[in-house]
Amino acid sequence: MSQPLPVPKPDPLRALALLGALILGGCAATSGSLPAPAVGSLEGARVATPTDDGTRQLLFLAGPMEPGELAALEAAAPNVRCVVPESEEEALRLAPEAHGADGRICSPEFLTAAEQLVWVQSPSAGVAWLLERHGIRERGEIVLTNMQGIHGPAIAEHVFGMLLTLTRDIGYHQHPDRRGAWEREGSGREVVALSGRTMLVVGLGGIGSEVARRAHGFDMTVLATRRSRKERPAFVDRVGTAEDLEVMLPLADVVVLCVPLTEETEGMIDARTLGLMKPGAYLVNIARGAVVDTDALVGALESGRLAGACLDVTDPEPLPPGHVLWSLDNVVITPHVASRATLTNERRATLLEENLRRFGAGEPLLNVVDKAAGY
Ligand SMILES: NC(=O)c1ccc[n+]([C@@H]2O[C@H](COP(=O)([O-])OP(=O)(O)OC[C@H]3O[C@@H](n4cnc5c(N)ncnc54)[C@H](O)[C@@H]3O)[C@@H](O)[C@H]2O)c1
Ligand SMILES: O=C(O)[C@H](O)CO
Repeated sequence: MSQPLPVPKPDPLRALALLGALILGGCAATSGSLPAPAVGSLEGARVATPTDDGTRQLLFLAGPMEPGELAALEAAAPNVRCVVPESEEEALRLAPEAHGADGRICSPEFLTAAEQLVWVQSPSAGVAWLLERHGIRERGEIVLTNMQGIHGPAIAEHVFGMLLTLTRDIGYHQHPDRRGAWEREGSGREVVALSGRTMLVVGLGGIGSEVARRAHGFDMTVLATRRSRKERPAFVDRVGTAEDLEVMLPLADVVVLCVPLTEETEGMIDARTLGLMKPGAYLVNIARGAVVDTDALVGALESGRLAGACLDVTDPEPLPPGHVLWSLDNVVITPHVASRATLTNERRATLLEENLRRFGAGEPLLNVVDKAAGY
């Protein structure tokens, strides 16, 4: 089973406001005024409930949570009994009766025994780890939903936090060796103003849009790619598809990777695509480590071809002590924590409650994963 996520503590009023944003912002207009941040997407929404009258008693096996949170879940869907299994054995025992389950419970053994299972809610946005598990991709009756978009605001702030650490030389001045030294020379690296520069957001989804919105606020020119053609948001100057990556890479001073890890994106940034980037550009990866070829990245950082990299995710992960990336002073690393925030927990809890309500009522679920596309 994967590691547990932080337990959310929902505030009912705030949850209501977030849910309002969901309905208003989930399919928000993408041009004109800037849309409010959304929680949950109606794109590809699909019913998972084995009955459409909302009366049948269903069983959902939830991930770790506080008793109060469990009660809130059950209140959202009176016809759904929610149980937090205390062990893998208990999960296996309940598997034949389960209609829905948190992805953390879905071991291959559980999935084999869970013959009535029609809904798996991933606790994460990335679902590569779940799609690989026995049966989820192949079993057409199982609707897989994820936490797509939930982490957007926190991660977007984290992207700029990491980036400014390098571009403003803040990391250098904060180093413990320099505490107490009024040393204005700094690292000697160029100190950069983002204003007027160009950012390329690769993967203009839930997270990428929040990054792009903030880049626009920094007076940057914003380019973006995404997998499908859709209307261009007002805060993006130019949006293309995956095929446009190579045309856009040479134009960007900062490239931010916000794509899911799929067959198409694994190794997307390698020696060749790094070679297309502007000399002196910055690379930010908050997506998944395997989207980038680590050896090629190290080469580009050591040679000075890239000015720096900001990595919340790495390949391998965890990044072992002594790995060369730790030794490069033009690299900022955080250990896969970019999404941490009370707000993220609230948004996660809101999405889960809303999906549980929809499950019980026989309504289409939010954030349905396209299993063929892998996200
Ligand atoms: N660092 C973290 O803690 C953290 C937290 C959450 C999510 N993530 C990662 O970020 C990913 C994105 O999350 P999200 O919530 O924004 O998901 P999302 O589904 O809202 O967005 C994904 C975007 O990527 C685009 N995309 C897919 N394939 C592409 C390709 N080949 N080229 C260009 N664009 C492509 C899609 O069109 C979509 O716009 C997750 O899959 C996960 O791997 C990391
Ligand atoms: O994908 C996500 O939600 C985060 O990276 C946590 O796994």
